Amino acid sequence: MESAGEMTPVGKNDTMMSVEGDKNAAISVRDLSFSFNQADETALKNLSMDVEAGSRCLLVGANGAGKSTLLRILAGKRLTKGHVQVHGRDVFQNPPSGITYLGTEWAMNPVVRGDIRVSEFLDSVGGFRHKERRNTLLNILDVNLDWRMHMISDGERRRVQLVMGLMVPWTLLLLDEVTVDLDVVVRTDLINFLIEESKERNATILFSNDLDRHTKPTKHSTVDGLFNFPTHVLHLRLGSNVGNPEPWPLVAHSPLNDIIKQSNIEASPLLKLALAWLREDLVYRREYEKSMDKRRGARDETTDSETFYSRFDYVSGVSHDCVMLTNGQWKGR
Ligand SMILES: Nc1ncnc2c1ncn2[C@@H]1O[C@H](COP(=O)(O)OP(=O)(O)OP(=O)(O)O)[C@@H](O)[C@H]1O
Repeated sequence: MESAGEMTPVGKNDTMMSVEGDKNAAISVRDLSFSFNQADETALKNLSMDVEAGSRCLLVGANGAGKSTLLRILAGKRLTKGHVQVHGRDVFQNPPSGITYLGTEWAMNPVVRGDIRVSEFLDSVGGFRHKERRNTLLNILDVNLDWRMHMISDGERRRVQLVMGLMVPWTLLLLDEVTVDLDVVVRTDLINFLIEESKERNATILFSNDLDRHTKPTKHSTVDGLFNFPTHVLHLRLGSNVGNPEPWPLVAHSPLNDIIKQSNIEASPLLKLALAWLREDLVYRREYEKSMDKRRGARDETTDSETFYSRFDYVSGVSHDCVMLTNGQWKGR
């Protein structure tokens, strides 16, 4: 394994990527670095990747690897410099339409916990324009239009969020751990819907799953529950990607097959690979922190005063131009 003390971008594979980015890729990122503020350790470091249109790419990385930060930057929710393109367009300067981001912070917003009926809530974000898709999703996610948003459980609120976010057709879907609290039946049906959607419309999905809550290798754990969902897996470590997205299932000559063969746990190949990567990352991170004498900052979205530029309405998922405080309050447009 590469020494953490060397401080090189982790496993970045420049030889396989053009410097200017792949214009035909759904997502093309080059040398992306991002810090929450100057005093902080960088959350993303020289990250470069191309994601093919129509792929469903699973981000695998330990806590703090940068998965959420990357997904938010791709959604234009965090302003940063660098080459970040979706369908050949800069996500900050010339943002393309059709990007949908769904993250866990949505459920914290007081607006989506207000006394409002689900039918009215969905109509307020354009549900009436997409009735057929909305009804399909209501059925898959088992959401009742008469529920009131202040009287439902967290899991039910998550399902309403998914109906809201998915009913408008997307070309790039960015999912940050939003399927983890769904029960197994709903998650399976949703995954099948997403597979069909991505195939029919050549739409791309980049998603992060909370592997860490499901490290026990049982057939019910989240990664196993993904069945054949990913077409690619991408390993993130300490804010950098380890190579480009790897086709999944692995091709016969992939060296990653050896990692899976060496695993002696009872689990699916995908979970075996994810666990091996995460264990390797743990060792790497310890070495890295020792070499850097890194002070760990508390991660607290609600107390830091940093502002970020967002084109994305917290509540509706619809693009807007606005500046938002990280405590969730609008500052202005
Ligand atoms: N609001 C913040 N202020 C300062 N640093 C932050 C903030 N949010 C995240 N970070 C730091 O950025 C890095 C990447 O965080 P990120 O949330 O993207 O990781 P992640 O892979 O999504 O982790 P997890 O699996 O725990 O959700 C971490 O080192 C984290 O401590």
